[in-house]
Amino acid sequence: MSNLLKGVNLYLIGMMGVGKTTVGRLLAQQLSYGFLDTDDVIVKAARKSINEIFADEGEAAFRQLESEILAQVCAYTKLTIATGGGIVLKQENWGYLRHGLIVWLDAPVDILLRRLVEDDTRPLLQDSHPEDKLRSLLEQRQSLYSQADLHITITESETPEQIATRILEVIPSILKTQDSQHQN
Ligand SMILES: Nc1ncnc2c1ncn2[C@@H]1O[C@H](COP(=O)(O)OP(=O)(O)OP(=O)(O)O)[C@@H](O)[C@H]1O
Ligand SMILES: O=C(O)C1=C[C@@H](O)[C@@H](O)[C@H](O)C1
Ligand SMILES: [Mg+2]
Repeated sequence: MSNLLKGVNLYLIGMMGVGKTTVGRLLAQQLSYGFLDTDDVIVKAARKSINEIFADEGEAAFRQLESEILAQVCAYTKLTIATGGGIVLKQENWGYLRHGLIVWLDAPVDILLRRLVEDDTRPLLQDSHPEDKLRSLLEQRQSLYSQADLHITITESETPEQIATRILEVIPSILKTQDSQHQN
């Protein structure tokens, strides 16, 4: 598989809590790829948590850092990159994401909510109505996420390992489609 991908990076996009970081790590292992998480790179570079960046500098500053990190990361090959849930919001980011294969992990809001309800590390969810917030974020972003090369719908019972295996199984068909598009 890693030969088939010819070193092309995999970018995981999707809502917070869908499993980009968890599944991305497994995909990297199975592909013998490196693994990067843009949220982690931002936290290390800023030496602050995501909550602190949002509180001290605001969301716009976070988004700026996110674009700068993505621009640097896409210069490398053989990486699986878990992105932040809002990476799709900036048009310029799509130019970077398109250097690789973009995989949208998609799950219904009730699954996301169950996973995140105890988690206070996502500043956009520090809201008195987290379910409404997730619904409105998904509504705003759905058409952006849907520009991915691959759409993977997550079900409640699937383990991260099963999801990673499913992604690896469908990638060859996507590569074929893309090759035939390039030939036409
Ligand atoms: N398939 C799964 N089944 C059960 N729990 C999962 C699954 N995938 C991820 N999780 C759990 O859900 C939570 C969120 O996962 P993760 O951090 O990977 O999401 P994310 O998409 O990277 O979110 P963010 O955009 O906020 O970085 C974690 O606690 C993780 O262990
Ligand atoms: O969905 C979002 O906008 C976010 C998701 C996280 O990955 C972080 O990038 C941050 O909490 C913002
Ligand atoms: Mg993550």
